[in-house]
Amino acid sequence: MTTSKTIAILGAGAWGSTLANLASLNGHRVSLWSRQGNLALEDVLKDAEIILSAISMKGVRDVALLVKSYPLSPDTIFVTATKGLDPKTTGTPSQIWQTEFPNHSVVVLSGPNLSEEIAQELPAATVVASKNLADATTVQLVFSSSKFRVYTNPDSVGVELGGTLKNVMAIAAGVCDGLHLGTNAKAALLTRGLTEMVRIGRVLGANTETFYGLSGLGDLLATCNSSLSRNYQVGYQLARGKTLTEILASLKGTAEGVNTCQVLMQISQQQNLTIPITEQVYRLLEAEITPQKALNELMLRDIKSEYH
Ligand SMILES: NC(=O)C1=CN([C@@H]2O[C@H](COP(=O)(O)OP(=O)(O)OC[C@H]3O[C@@H](n4cnc5c(N)ncnc54)[C@H](O)[C@@H]3O)[C@@H](O)[C@H]2O)C=CC1
Ligand SMILES: O=C(CO)COP(=O)(O)O
Repeated sequence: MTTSKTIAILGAGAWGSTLANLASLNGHRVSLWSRQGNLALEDVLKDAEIILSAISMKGVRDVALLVKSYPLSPDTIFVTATKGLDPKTTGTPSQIWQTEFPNHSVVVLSGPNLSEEIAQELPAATVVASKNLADATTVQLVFSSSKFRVYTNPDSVGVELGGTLKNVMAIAAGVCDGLHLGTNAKAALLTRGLTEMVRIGRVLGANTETFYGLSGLGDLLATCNSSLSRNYQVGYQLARGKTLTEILASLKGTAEGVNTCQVLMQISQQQNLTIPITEQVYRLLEAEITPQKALNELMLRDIKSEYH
């Protein structure tokens, strides 16, 4: 247990509320801010030693600019828990925070963390990542408990990308289950999906090894095997014949994989990357093809070595 910290949590959705609760249970002074709530952002930020953002990707830049308009202690640590990519710059949420606050430490928090299970006090583990081990350790101590095991990792890009890229694979996994393609197909999809995540991650500066940890493989397994995942739900319902518009209209919360997929298509063009699963998910989301056609396209690609 660490000394009690003053913590501002921005974003009172499913994940922000759950993280606020974890920190409160550990005895920290937590304020939970959202644009619809009653608390003034200025008051919430005033004495904050840690500012954690659990804002959906689409709101991160606006909120970062808003935060910038208020005075902060120079020692304040930012923590980002958003799993998405910026459509404007193709950058990650931590890159947005770091650009706006170049003199502050930015720590990434990501892992197999379906919030509904954590809210039910089921055990889970996560990763806090930063090159600055002292700051990562501070955040580790804030959230660690007998129900929530927190690891540190120096590879913040890799940890952040693991949580972000698996959302696209979770849409694909939902399609796989929605079409009742079986256990072998699912295993093949997740394994090749992980290879694709590593391929993207490497060009974006991540360590390959990180993808085999909690924030990569761990989150891939959790999200691709659970109907609690909004991204999985998107894929599952597409396979059952619903349109994306219908699905998103009834979905509780944010399915970041939908936008992430579009940004990954931009990145793949810029970097000349082969990302077949992401490409088929993209075409499916754009209603260019049916789930069955997406499957056929993947199965009938040129045969090749597993290592490429
Ligand atoms: N729910 C979960 O199990 C987990 C979610 N995440 C990630 O956390 C992020 C948030 O997810 P949830 O809390 O589930 O989503 P949510 O939809 O429940 O909440 C999103 C929050 O972002 C705020 N927001 C959205 N656009 C905004 C804007 N333009 N300006 C200000 N605030 C804005 C909303 O008001 C809300 O407070 C996502 O990136 C998600 O991938 C990460 C781990 C677990
Ligand atoms: O990131 C998550 C679990 O780690 C939550 O997944 P969804 O956003 O698909 O619900």
